[in-house]
This record gives sequence, structure tokens and C-alpha cells, in this order.
Amino acid sequence: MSDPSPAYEFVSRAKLPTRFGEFTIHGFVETATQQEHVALSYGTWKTNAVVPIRIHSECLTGDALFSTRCDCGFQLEKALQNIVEYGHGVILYLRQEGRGIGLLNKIKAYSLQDTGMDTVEANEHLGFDADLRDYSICKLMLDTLSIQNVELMTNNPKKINALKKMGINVVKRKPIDHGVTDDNKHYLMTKTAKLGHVFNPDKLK
Ligand SMILES: Nc1nc2c(ncn2[C@@H]2O[C@H](COP(=O)(O)OP(=O)(O)OP(=O)(O)O)[C@@H](O)[C@H]2O)c(=O)[nH]1
Repeated sequence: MSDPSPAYEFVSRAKLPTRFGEFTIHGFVETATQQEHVALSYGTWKTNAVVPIRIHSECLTGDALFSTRCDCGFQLEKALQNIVEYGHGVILYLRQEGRGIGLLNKIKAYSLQDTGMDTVEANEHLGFDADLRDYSICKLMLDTLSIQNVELMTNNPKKINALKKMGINVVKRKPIDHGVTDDNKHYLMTKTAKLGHVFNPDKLK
């Protein structure tokens, strides 16, 4: 009997010079949905090294359109800088916009937040769970990049648990609490109170 088709596949890689330094971009696809994801790697490492990584969920508004409603763009920039300063590392950029509800639903959720709901209430009002993300593609990405041990840049314990469950050794968490603005303070407080995020309370004053 032939093997069932894999859930995810590596497709191709290429150089990606950026404002921060020269990365390599690695493309992956989810076979069932054809959803595309990328990993950005910088530098080299030995297989058993502890590699600094960030798992970053797509946020078109923050990552590409300079929105200050969230901290996403600031975190992405800081992670790229950290990796270049460190000399090597990886961003796993997952195309799970709006914590998995998609761009247009995120705009609907923003619209509800403009009327006073918080980020969790808005998702639920639209009929979604607060967080629909799935991190399983990270295993193929990390295997493809020969990474077993990581230092994870995050404030989100769910990402740590997801990596541990897939057998990745999370040696350390590096907080990434950059980019607090008057526009996103309430959002970050809600994530801390309702979504389990670990955030330095002094930064939210
Ligand atoms: N539904 C919804 N999604 C949002 C909102 N604001 C930002 N997002 C999405 O939230 C996700 C944030 O992703 P990340 O920054 O990787 O994840 P995180 O859970 O904040 O964890 P860390 O940043 O690693 O601490 C992105 O997919 C954004 O598009 C919002 O108000 N509603």
C-alpha cells in the first residue's frame, strides 16, 4: 500500500536580502488546503545547536501596513534584528491571519472592537473561538532546517506547548514585549488577561 500523502510539503528556497541582512526564504504548502507558509533563515548552525526562532502569525495590517492597533509589526522587526545580531536564527511565518480567522473576519472583529468589544469578545461574537491557530507545520519547517533545540521569542505559552508536543526542545523563552502603543495597550492587556500571554506589566502602564 502506498504512503498517504503528507500533510505539508517543502516546495522551494531562495535568497531573500532584507533591510536587516540576507535571509533565505523557504516555501511550504499545506497539501489539503494549498495554504502557503514560509520560513526565513539567517546564518548557519550545527544540528544540536540552540537556535533562536520566532513563530510569527500573519498580520497584514501590522506586518505590512504599519498598523499600531497590535504589536505584530514591531515584534517581527525586533525578531529580525535579534536574529541578525545573534548571527543566526529563523522566523517561521505562518499564514494564519487574524489568529486563524482570516483578514476580512479580522477587519469585522476590528469593527466590533471599535464599538467597545475586546479582541476575544469580537471573535466570539462572530462565531469563532478566540484563537484558531494550529502550529503543526512548524515540525516540518524545523526538520527541514535541521533544528531540534530552540530559544523561542514569544510571550505566548501556547506556542511553547505546541513545539514541546511535537518533540522540539524549547530550551529558553525570550520575551518579545516591544511595540506597546496607546492604540494597542488595551489589546495587549486583554491578551494577558484572557489568552494567557505573559507580558511585563510595567510595559502596559
Ligand atoms: N482575530 C484577531 N486577530 C488579531 C487581532 N489583532 C491581531 N491579530 C492577529 O493575531 C496574531 C498575532 O500573532 P503573533 O504575534 O504571532 O502571536 P501572539 O499570540 O501575539 O504571540 P507572541 O507575539 O509570540 O507573543 C496575528 O495573526 C494577527 O493578525 C484582533 O484584534 N483580532
